[in-house]
Amino acid sequence: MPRQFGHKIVHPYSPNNEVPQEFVLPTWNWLAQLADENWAIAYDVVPPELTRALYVQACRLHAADKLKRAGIGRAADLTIDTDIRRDKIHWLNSQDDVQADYLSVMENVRQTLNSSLFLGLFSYEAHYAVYEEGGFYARHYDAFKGAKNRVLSTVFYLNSDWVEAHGGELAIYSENEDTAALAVIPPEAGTLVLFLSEDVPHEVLPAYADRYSIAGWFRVNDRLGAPALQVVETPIL
Ligand SMILES: O=C(O)CCC(=O)C(=O)O
Ligand SMILES: [Fe+2]
Repeated sequence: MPRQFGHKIVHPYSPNNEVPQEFVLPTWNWLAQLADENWAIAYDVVPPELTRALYVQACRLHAADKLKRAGIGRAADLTIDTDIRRDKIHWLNSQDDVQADYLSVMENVRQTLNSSLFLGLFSYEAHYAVYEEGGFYARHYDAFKGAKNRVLSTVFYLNSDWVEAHGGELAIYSENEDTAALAVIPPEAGTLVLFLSEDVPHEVLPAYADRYSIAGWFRVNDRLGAPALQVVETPIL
């Protein structure tokens, strides 16, 4: 059955640009897509009960004003530029049970990626984000070329009630500046997007309702040592 705004999705693994209602994409497909295209969508990684618990927690944290205006760059270089980025964030911490569950799912993802694609991912950091009405994030890369710092980005969406009029899609681009988006992905609960931080330009289109997500980054230990993507013959599930 087509999704209500499935027509916007350009997705090479779903016929007629439809995204399956059931989580039918096996793990291998997103691993293969990631290896082939540097980005992938996965629908079956985070259990639905955990997705709901994360959504409830993100809403509560936001209601308690615990998400803070996000900046660009890190530490001393951090600048808040609301022309580029307009979201509020709260870093995840394993002291909290719900957040710890999400981090442990991502630990499984890290191990799967390392054993299947030999990415050598070492650590993971993630934050809740809310894009309030008018929130967006202009086209950007998550890491500078060659920095080998943030290697793989993940974005997991939490809103269970998202409709097309709410906007807020994630647009994925090729590195060629002139081409149209490769994919325009609605931020619906259960959707996990993964992409190489240095290689995939992306953008959050303006949101017209509170848009909740968890953005995260896998890093390698040795900044010089990140190997290129590689596929093994038999994927390890
Ligand atoms: O929320 C999204 O869809 C992407 C967020 C993003 O690009 C970022 O936080 O770097
Ligand atoms: Fe980003």
